[in-house]
Amino acid sequence: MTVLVGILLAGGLSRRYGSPKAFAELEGELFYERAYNALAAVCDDVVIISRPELMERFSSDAEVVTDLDWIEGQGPLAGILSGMVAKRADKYFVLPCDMPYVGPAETARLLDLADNASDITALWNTVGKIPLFSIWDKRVKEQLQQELEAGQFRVMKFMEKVATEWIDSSEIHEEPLVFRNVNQPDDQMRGWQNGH
Ligand SMILES: Nc1nc2c(ncn2[C@@H]2O[C@H](COP(=O)(O)OP(=O)(O)OP(=O)(O)O)[C@@H](O)[C@H]2O)c(=O)[nH]1
Repeated sequence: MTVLVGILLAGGLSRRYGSPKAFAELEGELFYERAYNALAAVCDDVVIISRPELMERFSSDAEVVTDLDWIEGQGPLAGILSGMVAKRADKYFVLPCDMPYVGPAETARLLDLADNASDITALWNTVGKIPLFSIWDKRVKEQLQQELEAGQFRVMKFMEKVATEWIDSSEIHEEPLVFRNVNQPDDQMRGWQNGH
């Protein structure tokens, strides 16, 4: 049986947003709760990777860890490796806390579409690539560690080095804005609302 663990990235500084995005709200739920539910619907287990000063703010029911010391706060790749070290799995479903429009239907669909043979499966659409809504095979862990040890923290650069499958987001949801990430408060309000 393939063990799938969800890695919920919530360790950024949210400088553009102005307050920790994990605890921003949409439809009466915190962003991190929405991401957690989207992952929990399809994963055997979920771990939140955050910052020391935020740990207390998450539900005590959730498992929360910090980045590994030597890469603390070094960006999403640091969070992904920290999640892989915290939890043994065959595959990891990565989701950032700032994509609050993604729900269980979208995570389930990506899991269905992923080809299983690739190192990473992620999305793209006309707006651009969406690297952090993605499924990572455990086999990339060693290479990821080496890259971080060498000071290479760029997500896209890493994804270009391994076998990454890019799936058109319209195969998951026809509305590209479902996959937007919220970087500043305005992003939440702009454009598509339509019941969301
Ligand atoms: N665990 C962990 N997660 C991170 C780290 N940096 C960013 N993230 C997460 O990765 C996702 C994308 O982060 P960004 O929006 O690029 O960065 P941010 O720090 O949250 O926001 P800015 O300060 O405005 O750039 C979010 O879910 C962040 O919480 C990190 O160093 N460690």
